[in-house]
Amino acid sequence: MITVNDLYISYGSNSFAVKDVNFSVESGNIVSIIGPNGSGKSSLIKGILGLVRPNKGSIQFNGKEENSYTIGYMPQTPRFPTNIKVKELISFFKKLESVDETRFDKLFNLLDLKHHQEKKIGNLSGGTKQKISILQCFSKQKDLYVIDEPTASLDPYISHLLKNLLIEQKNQGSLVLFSTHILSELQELADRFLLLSEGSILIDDTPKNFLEKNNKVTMDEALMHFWNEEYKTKV
Ligand SMILES: Nc1ncnc2c1ncn2[C@@H]1O[C@H](COP(=O)(O)OP(=O)(O)OP(=O)(O)O)[C@@H](O)[C@H]1O
Repeated sequence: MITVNDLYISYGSNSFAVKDVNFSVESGNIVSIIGPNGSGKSSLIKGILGLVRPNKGSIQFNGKEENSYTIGYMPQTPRFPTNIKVKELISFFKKLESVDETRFDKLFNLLDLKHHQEKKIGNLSGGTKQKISILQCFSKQKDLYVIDEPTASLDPYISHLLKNLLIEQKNQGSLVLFSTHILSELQELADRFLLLSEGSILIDDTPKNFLEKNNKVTMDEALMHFWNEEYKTKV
């Protein structure tokens, strides 16, 4: 279970990128973080990953602070060294952490990375770099997966593969957090979602409840209805 308690993150100005964020989620769930541009999704993710230090508040996983649980992270844009070959980067990953070899080989084949092995990372397409990021992230079971806009640069086949991986990890008891702007993806995958607005959680609900409350079939329609009818009239 992840517990985020009274979290505030600022980058030094007077305003907060994340403010008064509280939530807890049991493992074995997929949670989607959504919100307009600049609403604080990436900052919250960076806080959870320990990449930025909160000004206030705490993040615990099963009651323990960071560094006591394993995290698989897929950034929106992977930043790998550009001047080395794919096979060199992959062997570096293998040395860095003891990967599950069976799982690794299966993923390596599914991602069709064999014919890219001799290429330099700097010469790969964005989608192929994302495939390497998938291999790195999922070749060993982790407690928590944090995925920033997972399918943004992926073709439909790899996108489908990644979604299945997220469901597989959830079914094996891991917790999956992913940010997205694609609401159909949220509806397809998420057990719960957090809508951020100006750094705070505006909605914390299940897609099913939210659709019922707004009397809509798709999350796109429900969210537009919420913004137009419910929220904007109150501000
Ligand atoms: N490194 C930084 N230095 C200063 N301000 C930052 C930094 N990163 C983010 N911010 C500010 O924090 C706020 C939240 O930004 P953040 O990137 O977390 O939002 P987001 O919801 O992920 O946006 P997007 O959907 O556009 O990726 C914004 O006002 C942004 O300008």
